[in-house]
Amino acid sequence: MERSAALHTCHPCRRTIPYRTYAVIHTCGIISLMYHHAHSLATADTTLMTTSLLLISDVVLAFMWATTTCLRFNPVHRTEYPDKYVVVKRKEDFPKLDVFICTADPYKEPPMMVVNTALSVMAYDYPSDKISVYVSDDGGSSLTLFALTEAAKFSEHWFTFCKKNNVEDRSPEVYFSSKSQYWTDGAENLKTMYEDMKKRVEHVVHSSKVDTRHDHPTIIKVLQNNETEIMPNLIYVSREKSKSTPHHFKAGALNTLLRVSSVMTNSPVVLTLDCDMYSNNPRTPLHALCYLSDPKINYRLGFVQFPQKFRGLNKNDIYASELRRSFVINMVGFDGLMGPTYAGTGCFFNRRAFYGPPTNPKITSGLGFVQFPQRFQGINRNDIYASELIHPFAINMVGYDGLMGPIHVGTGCFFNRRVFYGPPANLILPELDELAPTRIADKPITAQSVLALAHVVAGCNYEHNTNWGSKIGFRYGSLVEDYYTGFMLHCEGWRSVFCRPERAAFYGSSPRCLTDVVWQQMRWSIGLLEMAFSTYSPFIYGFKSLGLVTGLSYCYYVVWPFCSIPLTVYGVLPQIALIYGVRVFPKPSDQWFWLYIFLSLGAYAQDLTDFLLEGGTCRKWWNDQRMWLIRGLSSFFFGMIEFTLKTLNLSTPGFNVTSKADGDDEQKKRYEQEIFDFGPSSLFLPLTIVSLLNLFAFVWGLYRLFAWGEGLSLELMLASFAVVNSLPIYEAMVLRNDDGKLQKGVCFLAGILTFVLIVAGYFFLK
Ligand SMILES: O=c1ccn([C@@H]2O[C@H](COP(=O)(O)OP(=O)(O)O[C@H]3O[C@H](CO)[C@@H](O)[C@H](O)[C@H]3O)[C@@H](O)[C@H]2O)c(=O)[nH]1
Ligand SMILES: [Mn+2]
Repeated sequence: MERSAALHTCHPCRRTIPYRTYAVIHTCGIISLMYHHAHSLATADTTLMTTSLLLISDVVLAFMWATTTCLRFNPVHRTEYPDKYVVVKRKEDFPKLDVFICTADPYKEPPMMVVNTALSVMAYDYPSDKISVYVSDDGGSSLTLFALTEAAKFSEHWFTFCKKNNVEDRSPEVYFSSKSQYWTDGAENLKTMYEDMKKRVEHVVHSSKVDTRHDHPTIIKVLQNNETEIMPNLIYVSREKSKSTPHHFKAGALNTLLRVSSVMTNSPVVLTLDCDMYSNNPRTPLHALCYLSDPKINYRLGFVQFPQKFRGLNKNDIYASELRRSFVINMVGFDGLMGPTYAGTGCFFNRRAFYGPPTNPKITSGLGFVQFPQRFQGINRNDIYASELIHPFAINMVGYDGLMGPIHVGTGCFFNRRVFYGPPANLILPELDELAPTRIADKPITAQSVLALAHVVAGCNYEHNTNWGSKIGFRYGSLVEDYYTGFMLHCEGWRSVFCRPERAAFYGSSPRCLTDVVWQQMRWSIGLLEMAFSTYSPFIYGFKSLGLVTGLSYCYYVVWPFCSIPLTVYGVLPQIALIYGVRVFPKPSDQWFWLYIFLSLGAYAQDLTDFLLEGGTCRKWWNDQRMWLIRGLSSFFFGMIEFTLKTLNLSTPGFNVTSKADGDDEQKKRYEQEIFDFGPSSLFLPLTIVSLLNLFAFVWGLYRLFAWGEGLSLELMLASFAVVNSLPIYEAMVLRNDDGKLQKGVCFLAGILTFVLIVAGYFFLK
């Protein structure tokens, strides 16, 4: 117990107390604001419509604030000590590890990227024969298979080299493109070998025009196998696809891997990775095991999540692709509650977590049997042969009874028939015994029977009428399968841990142009809305299962799409009012004016503090807050529309894989120079309208301020804030001439619609 306690420690953050104090003050502010709205509704000094819109917006904003406050309730930082793990555990006792890598499209996800990710984890500082890497290819592409076959040939040279020279960068691409002074013996030779392989693979990718297939049988290929030599297993899996059967995108792919790996290796620890997330730290599994092997917590520890980090972002991260709030700040907040959310990649699972709620060893619900004592007739007076067996049949029974209950003695026992069919509650057994999480997989993975069964469980109709996707495995029903699955595990009682080794565990890639960012986040918002309106909505089911604080924290993401409501209202209404000289906010002489100032400055300042305390910079924060405004008026806005269409059966949004391939040189250059890359997309229409409207209102407001000497108003302050944020948009409309500028058609249409909006506002406000 003591030794395991030393494997990891947890410290509350110092900001907790000041944050809680501030939360009380801010809450009072919000209550007063609500009172103010209620009062104006009753006295109707502005139009009813205006006040209601502002009230709805403020309710959404207040709710969002409440969710972030829960995430600030008990933030913690953890440290783990992998060196101690290596000392206390013998190498033979390290658990086996199954790694799942997902890929879906050889053009958006270049096969060489998949190869590097696979090689980087196969080369972990971990007993090689205990690692099995499963690559799921939803594209069913021969290109990916070819690339992995090449990788298998190269792998042995690569591992020997890494282990001999203690190389830290175990993705060959990263290592060979790093500075030459780190290079050691044999590096040049190996580099030539790597470059040859890369050329072969890329040549095949460029010269063939194979489409990704949506209709094909299961393909499972064991590309490398640890029975022949001490090497990690490498297995290529492309599940069966048929156009008439739903395949549930990534969640479906992961469930197939869960089953195939169950049949083949059934390791107790499972690592899930997206194909772009290569390992940057060879000791990562040891960090995860510091938690997963601790008997004090592991019976209910579902997963250990590592942060998502990205390589090659521009200096100030103009698209806020780091997602520092989601991937760091909030994770630290969740970690002090039930644990971080599952982020879809970079996560070590306890395989048992996919099969129903945890079983607490101390409380076994359900009585299995009632044992009566064994008594004997006709024993002589002093029982010379001690046939009464007082110790086993009486004294010890009383002792056992105070623990888990008496042992079964073969006779005089009443059973609950249910006990003969598996453990009391919780563990949900799958339909095949071979898939049970506790089974020991002891047959060679190349055995005919093993491969045959693996093909069966990868079939597209296999899941029909089973618990897969509902009670077992990754959950179906939302495009954010990661967030949804993590949520369901937490509701079942599983915990998780956020693990941040000093040397980043993984690096991935992130979208490089605004259109891709917007598409990605639109998929997320549709997924979040699917959750919000499902049976297991965090709004209702979450509170019931997780309690108020964790439940509210989970709502943080689910309200994302809804924030397009306040953004639209605050981006349009006060500005039109400013143009017509109507007040929607209190005057500076009014006490309520200061309440608005306090609440907005307070919320922004706290957001900035969070950012700085978790390693961000002011410039990055500024870009991050700007992205909120952009998302609200693009991704979230259209996400809401798309979801509504889906609900009405007018559209079927799918999982549009984010491109991880490099753009053209011009685009790369713009990204490096931090110039916004809008590109030809009409998704930016609402955004452009709002920026134009704000510019117009701002100029008009300034004119009134100076020409007519009107006082400074909240409306004018709001418009100027929007104008400063919109500078790159104005630039992209008029000053630029490259491919990343805003389309002429969009600008023109936006101009017309802005005019219509202003005219319509006249009838609305006057
Ligand atoms: O039908 C599919 C679609 C996608 N993928 C894989 O899923 C992963 C994630 O897809 P990506 O396009 O990179 O999505 P992102 O938006 O970048 O990913 C974030 O959001 C997803 C949920 O929307 C999570 O699954 C991811 O882990 C998380 O990083 C990739 O490896 C894909 O190959 C599949 O295997 N099958
Ligand atoms: Mn991704």
